[in-house]
Amino acid sequence: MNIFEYMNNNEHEQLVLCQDEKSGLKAIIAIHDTTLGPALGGTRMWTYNSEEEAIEDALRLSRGMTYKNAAAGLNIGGGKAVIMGDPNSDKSEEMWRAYGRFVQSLNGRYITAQDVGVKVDDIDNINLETEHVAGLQSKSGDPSPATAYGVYSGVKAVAEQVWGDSSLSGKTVAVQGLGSVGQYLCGHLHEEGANIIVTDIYQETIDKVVSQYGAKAVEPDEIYEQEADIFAPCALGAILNDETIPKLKVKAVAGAANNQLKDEKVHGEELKKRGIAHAPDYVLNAGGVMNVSEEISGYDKDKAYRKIATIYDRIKKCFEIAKRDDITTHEAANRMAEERIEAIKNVKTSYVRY
Ligand SMILES: NC(=O)C1=CN([C@@H]2O[C@H](COP(=O)(O)OP(=O)(O)OC[C@H]3O[C@@H](n4cnc5c(N)ncnc54)[C@H](O)[C@@H]3O)[C@@H](O)[C@H]2O)C=CC1
Ligand SMILES: O=C(O)CCC(=O)C(=O)O
Repeated sequence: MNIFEYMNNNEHEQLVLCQDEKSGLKAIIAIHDTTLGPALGGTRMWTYNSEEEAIEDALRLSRGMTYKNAAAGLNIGGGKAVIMGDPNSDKSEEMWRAYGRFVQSLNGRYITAQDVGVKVDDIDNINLETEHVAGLQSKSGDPSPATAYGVYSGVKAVAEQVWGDSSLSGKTVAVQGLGSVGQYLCGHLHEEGANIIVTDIYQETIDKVVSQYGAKAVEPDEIYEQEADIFAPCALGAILNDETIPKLKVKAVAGAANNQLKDEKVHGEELKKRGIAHAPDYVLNAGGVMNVSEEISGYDKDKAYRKIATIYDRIKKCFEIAKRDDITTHEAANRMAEERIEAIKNVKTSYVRY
């Protein structure tokens, strides 16, 4: 991989390699774009097969955060970090503190938070060394309830788009993945009177949701072909692909999972061709980052949730742009993010800094 060429082609600003021999820390911080403000995005801890794979993941994820934050209307840019290691065995207080010092050295250009493999306790340890970290136990904590609330708001916008009524009462929603977000989402759907079909790879989790919400359980590979109104992917990426799309009987796809389209262009077009409304994932799942970013100015939960509720209008805007320009909703989301960054970039200031 030619790193500078990759960064140039994808318009990245900065890549920072951090290592601390004693604690075993090997971290990569990628800052994609700070036009809208300091770069914010979680840290992922993962057993990467190579340094190259880790660098590429950090660069790819940081660019995704620029789009997510811009489309969410936040005044923050896009960044992400990865730590090479096993989250089950390689964590220690000294590793998090060494990492926190590297984050601090960027002086606020990058604000970190949670991602895969990183828990609230780890965030609190990072906070021992830097103020540029969000998602603290004492403030916004676990982002999943906020993400689920945003997804729920967006699913209602999709219902309005498809059926002319945002009510989910009597609608059938097939939820794939009953992790942190999936379970909270089922709670909202149940409360509104939706029928829920669920799947997961863990029987214990399925049993819990079936008994709590009267959901119907199906095998993981059966979820695509359910006679439902909405399919809500809340587990893995790339699940909208050549094999799964032909099986879908739903009118809409709207769920929390990141990078749902295996190929953004090909599979976005395929859904459009079949008349299946797709809520762009990074617009729908921005509730977590909307919540956590509130910590930058203190933390006010009500204010954060009012912001998260705007996901309803943001999803509607994606459908409007898609219709206006005859493009997929995913392309519409990208356009919405790019247009905002470009517009803000061009705002002139009359303040002259000495
Ligand atoms: N937690 C958050 O605040 C945010 C999460 N997301 C995305 O939402 C999705 C869900 O996130 P979480 O609930 O936090 O993750 P999680 O790891 O808690 O839950 C994922 C669930 O999917 C299940 N699963 C895995 N493979 C499966 C399969 N083949 N079929 C059915 N179920 C399967 C797992 O057993 C697990 O219960 C992920 O794609 C994540 O990247 C996006 C933004 C924020
Ligand atoms: O939700 C968070 O805690 C961090 C935001 C983030 O990295 C994401 O939305 O992928």
